[in-house]
Amino acid sequence: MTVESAADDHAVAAELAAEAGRLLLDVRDEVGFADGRALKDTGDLRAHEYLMAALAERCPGDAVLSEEGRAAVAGKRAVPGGAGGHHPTGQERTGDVDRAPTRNTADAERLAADRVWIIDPLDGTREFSEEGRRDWAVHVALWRRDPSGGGRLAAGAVALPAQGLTLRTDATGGALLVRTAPEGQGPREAPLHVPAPDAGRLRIAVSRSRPPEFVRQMAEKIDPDVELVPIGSAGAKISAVLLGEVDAYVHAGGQYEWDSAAPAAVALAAGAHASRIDGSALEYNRKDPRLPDILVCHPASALTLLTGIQDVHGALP
Ligand SMILES: Nc1ncnc2c1ncn2[C@@H]1O[C@H](COP(=O)(O)O)[C@@H](OP(=O)(O)O)[C@H]1O
Ligand SMILES: [Mg+2]
Repeated sequence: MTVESAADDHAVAAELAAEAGRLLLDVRDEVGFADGRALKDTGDLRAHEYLMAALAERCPGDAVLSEEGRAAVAGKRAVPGGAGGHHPTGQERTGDVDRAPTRNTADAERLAADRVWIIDPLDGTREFSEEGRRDWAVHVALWRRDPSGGGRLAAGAVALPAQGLTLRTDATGGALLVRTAPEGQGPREAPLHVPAPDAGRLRIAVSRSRPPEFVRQMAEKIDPDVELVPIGSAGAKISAVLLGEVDAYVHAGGQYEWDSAAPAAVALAAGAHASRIDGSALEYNRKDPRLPDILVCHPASALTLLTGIQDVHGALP
């Protein structure tokens, strides 16, 4: 792998995430918010199909693991009257939601591959379907095998289309914040470094719908003045840490590799701490894509948070 082609991987991740984000903004305009299920399904499928086709064209031969390309999802949508076919209001749907999604690379091939794109075409699907919400994202990450046989996240981009932002890795090993520019101007880029927490109250981002039980107990133990900030989408929460809008993101109880791969790649490149809640490394391209918990924060906060999590989480049944 040359330096040039490595640089291309970062650019491909960023371009594809941003373009899928533009398509999703169009889907919101086109489908509207009256039927949330139709909007979610159309968004999931439109972004997935775009990314699968773009990766096949730009990176032929690479394996892909997408939330929407799992056999379970693809199979369900392929069945008339399944999750993709059912329509609660009985109205006509936009055509593409009843089409079966393009399937992921078969597991055996993916597990033997040197390069695997791990993508979440629409993270924060629920928030995407709620008018005015900006906390949803497109995740595009590349996992590469090391010469040692192990592997690591090599590139990643998180598009926040409703915020006009893309957070991405770059070829120097760092991260960039890209702002959508006004019509006729190029996008504006700046280096992205996770900001150090200030002395004020600690702000911890949590899921809007599934905040882990123990986080409040943990937070109160380490700082009685803590603020839990509910935000949708793992990508939007990790971006909020990198943009200094919150100090940490803690999640447990369930998630998959595609929910965290791209935002973790950007977070690590931006100098953040990103690990499992027991402090061990996040590992990707495993046979079982479940990756149920994560902590992202400034490195200066990591020991306090990991110890706090250990104190309360270790004691839970
Ligand atoms: N307990 C759980 N089990 C499975 N997935 C979970 C989960 N908690 C969160 N997630 C997934 O993590 C992403 C962020 O969740 P949240 O917004 O609640 O923080 C969502 O991805 P999708 O929107 O791609 O489905 C959601 O489905
Ligand atoms: Mg997701």
